[in-house]
Amino acid sequence: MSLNLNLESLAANAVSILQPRLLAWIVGGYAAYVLVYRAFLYPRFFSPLRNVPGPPLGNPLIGHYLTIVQNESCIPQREWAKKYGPVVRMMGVMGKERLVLLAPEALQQIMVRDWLEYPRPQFMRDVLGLVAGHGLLTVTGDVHKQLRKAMNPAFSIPNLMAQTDMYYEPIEGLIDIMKAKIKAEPIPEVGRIFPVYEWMGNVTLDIICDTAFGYKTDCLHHPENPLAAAFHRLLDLQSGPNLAKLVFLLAIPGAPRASRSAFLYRHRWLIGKLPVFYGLEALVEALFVIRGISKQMLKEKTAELVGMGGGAADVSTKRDIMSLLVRARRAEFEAGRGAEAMSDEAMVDQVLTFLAAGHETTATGLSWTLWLLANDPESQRRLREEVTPVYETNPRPDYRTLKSLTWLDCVVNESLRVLPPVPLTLRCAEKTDHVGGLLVPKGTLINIPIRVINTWKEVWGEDAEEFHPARWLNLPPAYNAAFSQFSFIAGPHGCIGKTMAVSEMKAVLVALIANFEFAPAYAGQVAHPATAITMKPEDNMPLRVTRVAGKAQ
Ligand code: HEM
Repeated sequence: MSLNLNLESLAANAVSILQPRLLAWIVGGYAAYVLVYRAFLYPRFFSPLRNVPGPPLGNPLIGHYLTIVQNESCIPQREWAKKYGPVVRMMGVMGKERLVLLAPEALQQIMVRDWLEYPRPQFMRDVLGLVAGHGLLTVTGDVHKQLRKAMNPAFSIPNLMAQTDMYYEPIEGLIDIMKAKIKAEPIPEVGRIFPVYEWMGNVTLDIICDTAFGYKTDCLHHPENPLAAAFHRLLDLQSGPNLAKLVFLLAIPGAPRASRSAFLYRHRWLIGKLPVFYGLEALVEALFVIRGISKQMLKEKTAELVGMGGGAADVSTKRDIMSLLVRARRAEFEAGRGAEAMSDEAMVDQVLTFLAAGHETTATGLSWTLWLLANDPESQRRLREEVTPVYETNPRPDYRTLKSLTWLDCVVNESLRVLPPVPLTLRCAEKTDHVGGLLVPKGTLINIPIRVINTWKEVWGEDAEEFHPARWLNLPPAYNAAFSQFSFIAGPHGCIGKTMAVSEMKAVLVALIANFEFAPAYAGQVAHPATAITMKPEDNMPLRVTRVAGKAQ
């Protein structure tokens, strides 16, 4: 008995001495594996991608991370593609390999044919889920197919045609405000400098809220409106370093869920106390406000539809995003599948997705178009010549009229090509696969550099990076309709709002160009595209705006 006890206590003592050592060995061994093998040896000597051309591998710990976040979006990838061709290997942190792909065949395989095997990587879904809700942008597979099917009617051509007229109330508000501000200047003839991105953000937010959710925000007249103010704060936080911080924080188990909790909102001051989290307190606050307003929109719409504010026929014919969501949920309940119906929280996520994806991208696209026109007076003059007679006949041109304006189409296509609002996206190989004859190991991150694809000299020629709307009148022989201008990508995850965005941009441009002339705010002004999810102008894009010559001041 006593021998047994001694043996047991001996064993217990041995384990308690060994355990910390064992743990230290395991942790040390794993760290050595990550640092020595994964970060250093594997990419240099063992990876099947080791012979893919690309820039020198750089620091094994951070790879090309600093080059990417410290430069303008996609510029390093563009330089590499010029030097090494349409397939480039670059390094992420800790030896994580990334492939940069431009060739149409590779894009077809990844984004269209085998899209289910190349989903958005988890960290990207976590970040998008946080800032734009867990909706179409984050789901994949069958859930994605189902949701997309439910949402498609909102973006059908007949629905968009019926919707176009709704763009004009905010647009007319914008024109009146700009006219009044110019008139109030000491010398109205020299115009006024407008932070163009801010105004484009207000008008597109008003448009999406009204068309998608039947909710009047009037951010144009009330920029202090809580929704507009929260979006401004959120967008101000968009930057490469902040994005990297978010990716890092959301990798902590449980963090994606915690980031949406009311508890975190109530204790956000705690985040503010830690310098490493700088900026995230404001993010949590802005997201909480946006979620709250989305909830309110949902509540009002449900009450309107269920309480028959509109009447049965109205309920079944309404095709705005919110009505479709409410109706899809009701159909699940009526079919006895209440358990599968979207929860309130999931519905709010969908609202958030369309709010975020549907307004800031379009605002960024409009701002860059005005910037490019401000720097190309001849294209601007030609556009004015085309749109003025249309605008003077009817200041609310319909969908077909907008579509029929040739030069306007060239300008919008060219602007979205040269300065795409979403400059880059990512995919992750879910299985080991061959892409263009290359063995791509499972887990490889694939970098789809939209801005580089759009300005690839092999397709667009030597002046590919320049703004020349006329090229759309005579497309180059290598042009591929699906893959040469990739601003909305292609395949099942392609932008659902593409036609709406283009039509909306055109409606805003017709009114702006018919009324105002745009020029750089000062000599030597250069563009400042942000390195973030969207390529918004970092400086709010100041431009000098004057009334069109001959119009009343
Ligand atoms: C100029 C404006 C726009 C641009 C450049 C743009 C671009 C894009 C791109 C590149 C994607 C793919 C992202 C990825 O897979 O990584 C995307 C997806 C998406 N966009 Fe847009 N977008 C614009 C406007 C809009 C508008 C107006 C809406 C809605 C009202 C919208 C809603 C969406 C949604 C819901 C998705 C996810 C689609 C899916 O995965 O099924 N976008 N957009």
